[in-house]
Parts: sequence; C-alpha cells; structure tokens
Amino acid sequence: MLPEDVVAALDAVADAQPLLVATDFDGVVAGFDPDPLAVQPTEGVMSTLHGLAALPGVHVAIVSGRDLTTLRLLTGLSGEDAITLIGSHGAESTNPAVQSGMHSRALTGDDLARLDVLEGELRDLVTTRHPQARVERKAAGVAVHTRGLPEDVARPALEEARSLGQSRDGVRVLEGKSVLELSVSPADKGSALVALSRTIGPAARVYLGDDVTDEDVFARFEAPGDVTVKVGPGTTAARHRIADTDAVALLLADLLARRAVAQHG
Ligand SMILES: O=P(O)(O)OC[C@H]1O[C@H](O[C@H]2O[C@H](CO)[C@@H](O)[C@H](O)[C@H]2O)[C@H](O)[C@@H](O)[C@@H]1O
Repeated sequence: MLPEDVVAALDAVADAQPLLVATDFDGVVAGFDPDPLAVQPTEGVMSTLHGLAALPGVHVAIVSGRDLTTLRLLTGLSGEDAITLIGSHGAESTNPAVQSGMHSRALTGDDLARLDVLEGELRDLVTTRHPQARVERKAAGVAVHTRGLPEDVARPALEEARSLGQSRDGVRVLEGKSVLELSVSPADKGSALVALSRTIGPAARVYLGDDVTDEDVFARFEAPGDVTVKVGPGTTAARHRIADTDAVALLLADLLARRAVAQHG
C-alpha cells in the first residue's frame, strides 16, 4: 500500500497537462547488486514507464549517475524511444535539448585527459591499498565501489578516494550508496531536469530518487504541482517518502492507472 499523502499527491497531478514523470535508476527502478552490471529493472517497471510515455501529454525520463551507454544497456532503451535518458548525473542525454539548455559547459578534451589521469591514480590506490574495492570508469567520472565489503574495509577505501578527489582541481566528489565518484563534469541531475522541463513546460512534475545526488532534483522541483518522492530512509528535501523499489513499482503503476482514467474517463 502507498502512503496516503502519496496517493493524494498522485491524484492531484494525474490529469496535469503536460506531466513530466522522471525517476532515478539504481535503488529506485532497479535494486542493488555488488556487480553494477548485474542489475535489472524491477519486473514490470519498464513496461509501466513505456505505458506512461505512450499517453498523450506525458513525458518520461530516467536520470542516473550511470553513463548513457550503460543506462541504455540496462534499460533496453535506445535514443529512438519516447523515454528520455539522462546519464552521468546530467552530463549526457538522449535529448540534445537537455545539454543545450543547461548552463554547465560540455566536457572538453582537457577534462577527459584529467579523467584518464584520475582513473590511473584511483586504480593505483585501490590495487595497492584496497584490493577488495572495485573501480568503475564512466563517461564523466570514475567511481570506487565497496558494496558487500565489511565496514572496516569499505570506510578507508572511500575516505582515501575522497581525499584523492578533494586534492585535485576541477574534480567533484559525489557521494552515493557504497560508492564514491570523482567527476570532471559540473552537471547535476537537478539542472538537467530543469533544462528538460523548459522544453516541455509541464504543469506538474513527479520525481523519484533515493540517493544524495537526487537531492539536487528535490531542491529544484519546488513548484506547487511538483511531487518529489524519496525512496528509503535518510534526510531529504523531498515532499514525500516511500519504502523501497517495490513501492516504486506500485506508485508508477498507480500513476499510470490514474492518468489513463483521467484521459479516457
Ligand atoms: O543515479 P543512480 O541511477 O542512482 O546511479 C547511482 C550509481 O548507481 C550504481 O551504483 C549503485 O548500484 C550498484 C548496482 O546495484 C551497486 O553495486 C552500488 O553499490 C550502488 O552505489 C552505479 O554503478 C554508479 O555508477 C552510479 O553512480
């Protein structure tokens, strides 16, 4: 069952014209796994998102710290689909209007050269001092993963990776769940979705997220018609909260049903 405040909020926006429905990926429409490439969307969720995107006046976006190539792979979506994909925390998108509408500059050759050096340094750090941690290279950043490791192994790995990032110019440290990313991009999910919103002009926006980087969206989606939903525990600026990925599947299915009724009677 969904919390009453969430049901009321969905009911209030179900017939909004247009409506933007955006969601984070990991921890929201997909669960967690120690292997970042082993995760799959929760059963039925992609079909619900396709159903929403097929309804008149509904725009759907998936926004992630994953890079675009990986996001396409894991969602099974291509650039041709009605669903917009936004990757690398906003630095990449299947919709060019997102990048052109953001005030942050695009990645340069210098950024990528810096990222190569950073990746080498992080891999050295992990190999020599934290061999159980794992490194993930992405389009605009490099991440160290500690999911499944004991706290006394994970904590120092994340701390030393954080110190490395903080000691380098032009590098942003992004905190996540059992992951810490060093990014050379200034993009953030909030700015990306504000840019997408400008192209749509939504009367209402729904956003679901579970992690620190989703707070950039929660903070920017402050119009009366915005429905922001934190998934799981933790401090948040979101207006509503649900428990887990099962509740996300329920919420999206509920929104699809309400929207269909609102449009077809
Ligand atoms: O913005 P998101 O879609 O939430 O992506 C955030 C990070 O997700 C991935 O890491 C997380 O999921 C992994 C697979 O379950 C898990 O092993 C890891 O502990 C989680 O933090 C992804 O690998 C990162 O690149 C994303 O930044």
